[in-house]
Amino acid sequence: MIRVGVNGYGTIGKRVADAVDAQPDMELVGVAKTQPNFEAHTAVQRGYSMYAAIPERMPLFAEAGIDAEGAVDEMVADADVVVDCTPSGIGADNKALYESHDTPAVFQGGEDADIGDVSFVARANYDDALGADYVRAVSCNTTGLSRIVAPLEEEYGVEKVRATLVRRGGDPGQNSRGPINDILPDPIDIPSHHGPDVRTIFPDLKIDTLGLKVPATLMHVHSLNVTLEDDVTAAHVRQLLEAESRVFVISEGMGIDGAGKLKDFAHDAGRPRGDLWENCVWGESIAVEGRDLYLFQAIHQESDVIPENVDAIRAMTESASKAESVATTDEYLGVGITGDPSGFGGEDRSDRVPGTELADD
Ligand SMILES: NC(=O)C1=CN([C@@H]2O[C@H](COP(=O)(O)OP(=O)(O)OC[C@H]3O[C@@H](n4cnc5c(N)ncnc54)[C@H](O)[C@@H]3O)[C@@H](O)[C@H]2O)C=CC1
Ligand SMILES: O=C(OP(=O)(O)O)[C@H](O)COP(=O)(O)O
Repeated sequence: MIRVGVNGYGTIGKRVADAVDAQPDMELVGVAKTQPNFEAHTAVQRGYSMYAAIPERMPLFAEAGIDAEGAVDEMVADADVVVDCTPSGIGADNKALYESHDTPAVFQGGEDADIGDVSFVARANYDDALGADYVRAVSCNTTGLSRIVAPLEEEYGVEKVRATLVRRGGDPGQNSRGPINDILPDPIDIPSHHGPDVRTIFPDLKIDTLGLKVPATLMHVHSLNVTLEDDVTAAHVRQLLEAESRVFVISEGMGIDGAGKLKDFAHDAGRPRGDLWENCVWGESIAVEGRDLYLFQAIHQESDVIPENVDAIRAMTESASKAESVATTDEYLGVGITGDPSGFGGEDRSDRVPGTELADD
């Protein structure tokens, strides 16, 4: 069993903890929190051991009726791998703690790329993280872009990617975030940081990205234009993407016309927290003009990186091959939706290996 500690138990951390807890080859040592708020109580209800991220605050946990196991350094010492899910920049501060205990760590996309030996998206570069001590699971948007680029690159070759990212203003609980009623070019610099970040995964890729922020909390939406090296048809691209377990191609008949209905769909289907771990690509939007591919996809910022964190743990501990890890993560988390709602969750896609058995145009 791989013993995993989660440091930082917010939007990403609580989902990583649940995902680790669900894996057959992992054991959650515990979670570290700065304060005994409602999330600390729900963590305890889920049976997770609690550690105080700030040791002097141990008494606050006791006052709140939470029996903390100890301070964060005890969790780090006890873990084979720590997943750092603290806010951007705090992960870098925490690295010395992990180093002092010789405990490998996964960091999140808010950290600078040089925090880890590898920036990671399982579909694209799992093997680069084999045996690595420090890995950065890239941001939600970078993960979403990389999951599309990888199969396109393998199947057709990619000449250039142009993407406009309509970014949610904040997560549902982030009531300190705006804009309240505005549409901001954000970042206003062009290209946005997302293109260079995707190049931490695909160093030779030509990619330009632009970003906007809108007053929504649901999901990000990407408008993509990819110039391919081969002539293709929209049907062929659609089939290629449908074969990807972490891409959900929304079929026309589902009546899902936006991020709001996508989230309704996820809640109705019983997804925990209404999470959508998959890129959600509108099938109707997949269009081809010569070698230019166009599509729209929605990215659930709170959850698409979760399966990637789980795979990063297996790569770092060299406990599974890419195919084994992705299949195990997907099965035990329940990743995988086909256009047919009856195929929702964790289906066997072993006969739909990307790049094989694609019908001719
Ligand atoms: N929320 C999102 O949409 C996504 C976030 N990320 C990245 O994930 C990381 C975490 O982001 P979120 O989960 O959204 O942040 P969050 O603010 O929801 O959660 C962070 C948690 O860490 C706690 N914390 C603060 N200082 C700490 C410390 N010193 N030790 C332990 N815990 C501490 C906070 O109290 C909070 O509970 C960031 O790098 C972010 O860029 C990546 C993909 C998507
Ligand atoms: O990594 C993310 O977005 P990004 O890829 O646009 O930087 C997450 O959605 C966090 O974004 P935030 O920096 O707005 O909290």
